[in-house]
Amino acid sequence: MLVMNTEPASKPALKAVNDAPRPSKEEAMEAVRTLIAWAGDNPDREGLKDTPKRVVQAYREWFRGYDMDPAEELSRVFEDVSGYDDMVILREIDIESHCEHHIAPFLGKAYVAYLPTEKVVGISKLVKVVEVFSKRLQTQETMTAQIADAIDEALKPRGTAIMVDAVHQCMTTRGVHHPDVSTITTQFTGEFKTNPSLQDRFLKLIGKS
Ligand SMILES: Nc1nc2c(ncn2[C@@H]2O[C@H](COP(=O)(O)OP(=O)(O)OP(=O)(O)O)[C@@H](O)[C@H]2O)c(=O)[nH]1
Ligand SMILES: [Zn+2]
Repeated sequence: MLVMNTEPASKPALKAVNDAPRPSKEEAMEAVRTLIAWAGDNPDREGLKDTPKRVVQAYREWFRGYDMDPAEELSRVFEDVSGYDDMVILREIDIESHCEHHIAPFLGKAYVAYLPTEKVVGISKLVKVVEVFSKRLQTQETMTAQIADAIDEALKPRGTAIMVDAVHQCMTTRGVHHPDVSTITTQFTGEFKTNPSLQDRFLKLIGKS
């Protein structure tokens, strides 16, 4: 039977990404009106009247990671795993993120593995950690490293392996216009970093070798 730490660690302080106060919703909607005018349209016409309201609401969804704390998501652990010490892998976690260079979506899959020591975490919490960082503005490289860091920090595993495979709309719908290019990033820590055969097993188990 799994024994669960019923008392999650007290809520850690959110690491502020930006200390400046947020603009008001009205200011954000005004900025959207400016962008509509910049695109060449009339923000006052009927079809666009409610668009600023919808866009600022969509921003709350797309960037909800700023209001989430990865340490909190990973704070509840299970300590009795009957000696299980092999890798735990989550495959094909959907990524819907935005690049910090163009605020354009990048879409793909994340693969997350760690080698537990004496504690494991609820598997849905690993999906949450991916969500925290994907729902912020960053590069794919930063996001990949941040996911690994958060797991290392919270679980102190023997190692972590992350792969992200994503298509960037800033490359498909504009710029170089290459719809079939996907970008793969990996981050290995601990035993995954020092042991290439563990990397190989990870890649094989996620179907990428
Ligand atoms: N390394 C990295 N680059 C990214 C990511 N998302 C977008 N980019 C790139 O960021 C770069 C920004 O380049 P800039 O020359 O400053 O901007 P740009 O003129 O809009 O570039 P183009 O996209 O080439 O038109 C581009 O090469 C993008 O492909 C990411 O997650 N990681
Ligand atoms: Zn981009």
